[in-house]
Amino acid sequence: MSGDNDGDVTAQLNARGDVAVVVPAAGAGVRLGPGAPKALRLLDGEPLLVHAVRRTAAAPSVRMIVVAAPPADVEAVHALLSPVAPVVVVAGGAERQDSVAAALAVVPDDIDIVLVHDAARCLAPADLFERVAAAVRAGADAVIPALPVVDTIKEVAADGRVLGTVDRSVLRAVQTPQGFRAPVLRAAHAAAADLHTDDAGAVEKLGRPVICVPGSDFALKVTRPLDLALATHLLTLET
Ligand SMILES: Nc1ccn([C@@H]2O[C@H](COP(=O)(O)OP(=O)(O)OP(=O)(O)O)[C@@H](O)[C@H]2O)c(=O)n1
Ligand SMILES: C[C@](O)(CO)[C@H](O)COP(=O)(O)O
Repeated sequence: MSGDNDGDVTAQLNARGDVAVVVPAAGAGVRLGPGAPKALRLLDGEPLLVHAVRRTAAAPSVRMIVVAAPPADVEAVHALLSPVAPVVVVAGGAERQDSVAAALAVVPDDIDIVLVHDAARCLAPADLFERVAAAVRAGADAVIPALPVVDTIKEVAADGRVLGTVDRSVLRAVQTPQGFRAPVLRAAHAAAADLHTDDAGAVEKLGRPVICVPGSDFALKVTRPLDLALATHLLTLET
């Protein structure tokens, strides 16, 4: 772990904030193609992770940020982020949920609201963090930002045969930051027997309610090379 003081997890951003944000940033970025770990690839001359942490730190509710970095890069990531915001950096794991669990483990028990945010959604705006946190503060166990699905969605067999058309009015594309009452997120991770692709999925398996709030086009996940081009353009549209 690397914090403002090694072993000290109180690296505080805004003492009046009531939210800790966990930022998994330890992925390889295989779908982006060969190169550095995805969170360290450049967008407009700065690593995706720097963009993500800058916007996270701009949300007034955020008291603490914990980043899960590739294990070999913990010290380098701490040095990279220190000029941007006070952060604690831990070693991530083999899967995204392992990285989230490693970061969650250092969030102090007196912080009641935890948001989990992908470094890859590096342009998610501060007001999205506030919207998600406000919904948790208002009483929800788990809150996810979501957008309507714009394409027609087909269910397809392994051989390519179309089995049917799904009613897209009930579908949503889900983003991060996802917000949780801290004990609920901890219980969901403790109970998770299988891999989950998002943290809300683990909460759903506990049988606890998850609610949606409107997402943001700026919270797109940089996954494939085209997404980097889209993110570069989105930067020019930020207000
Ligand atoms: N073992 C892992 C895998 C992913 N992540 C993080 O989880 C977020 C969402 O994951 P994704 O976009 O799928 O990133 P990668 O796993 O790096 O992408 P790919 O599957 O293309 O390798 C990213 O910020 C990524 O760094 C992580 O912290 N630890
Ligand atoms: C957490 C997430 O970003 C929500 O959409 C998504 O599930 C991550 O999925 P990935 O397959 O790890 O990119």
